[in-house]
Amino acid sequence: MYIIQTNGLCHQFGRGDRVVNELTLRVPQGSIYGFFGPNGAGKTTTLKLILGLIKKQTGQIHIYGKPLEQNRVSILKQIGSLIDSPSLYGHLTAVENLLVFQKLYQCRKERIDQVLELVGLSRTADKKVGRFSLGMKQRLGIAIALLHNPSFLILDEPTNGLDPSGMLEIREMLSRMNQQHGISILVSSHLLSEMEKLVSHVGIINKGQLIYEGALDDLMAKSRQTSKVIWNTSNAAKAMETLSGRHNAEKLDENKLITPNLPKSQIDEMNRELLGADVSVYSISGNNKDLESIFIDLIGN
Ligand SMILES: Nc1ncnc2c1ncn2[C@@H]1O[C@H](COP(=O)(O)OP(=O)(O)OP(=O)(O)O)[C@@H](O)[C@H]1O
Repeated sequence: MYIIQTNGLCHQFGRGDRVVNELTLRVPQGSIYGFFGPNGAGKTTTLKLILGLIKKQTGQIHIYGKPLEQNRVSILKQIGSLIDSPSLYGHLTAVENLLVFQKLYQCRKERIDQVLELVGLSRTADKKVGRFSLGMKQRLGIAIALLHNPSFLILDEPTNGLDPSGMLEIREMLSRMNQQHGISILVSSHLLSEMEKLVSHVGIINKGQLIYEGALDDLMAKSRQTSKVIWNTSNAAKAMETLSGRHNAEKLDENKLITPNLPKSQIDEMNRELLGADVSVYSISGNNKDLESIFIDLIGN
């Protein structure tokens, strides 16, 4: 079951080029879906289209199986969102800020304590927001987005500008919401090393086009298939002679060989052969790529 399905979604501002171009997204229910792309790739425009904040030009958007255009009000009741920085009143406390939005959204007052707990701000509920750190403001913005008890959260670059501990707090909070409260999350970012630790699914967009979508584990597994193993030995020439063309080994320099990512049994066999031929093996290391390197390979620069 997908929460969001778009088909052939396109958008252009004025007479400019398409900034969203034939975009077909599938966001699975229960997932934390990382929507990644370089600056200007079209992430914010896509999220605004999904939320109906800018008018759709071409293509279809289905949310919870229903077309957005005909069901906008009922669909948006199930979605919480934070696009851009949250609009907060600095002279009011966190609770007072939440009271403003609670009245506006006409939701239950008890939700205020619940959302403060959810974002980890219960202890600073009575502090003036003007004295909050950027990370705390961001969390309060997410608390406001959660007031009406949505089952799906859309966040645009929620860790932008945060220091490493602020990023960790947001990451842990989102993970808790997903795991313990069953909230699905669509989160855009260009901080891939941070997001790699959080997301279950990824969509990678470049110049308005989707260039990869799927489970993070599948993407990492695909990448491992093309990864290599580096052998640091006492004598690469002798090692090559011993292997006599097997295991697709290639000499890198005086000491190092490189092979494809072999099964463990073959690594063990090759290691024993080398030791048997009096070639010492000092280290065997993989060059598995992280999400950031895979992303750079995919977008091509
Ligand atoms: N209101 C607008 N009018 C004209 N062009 C716009 C408007 N909003 C965005 N753009 C352009 O559309 C393109 C995509 O912008 P968008 O903000 O969707 O990208 P993004 O992937 O979110 O980038 P970033 O990570 O920098 O926020 C950019 O070239 C941007 O300059």
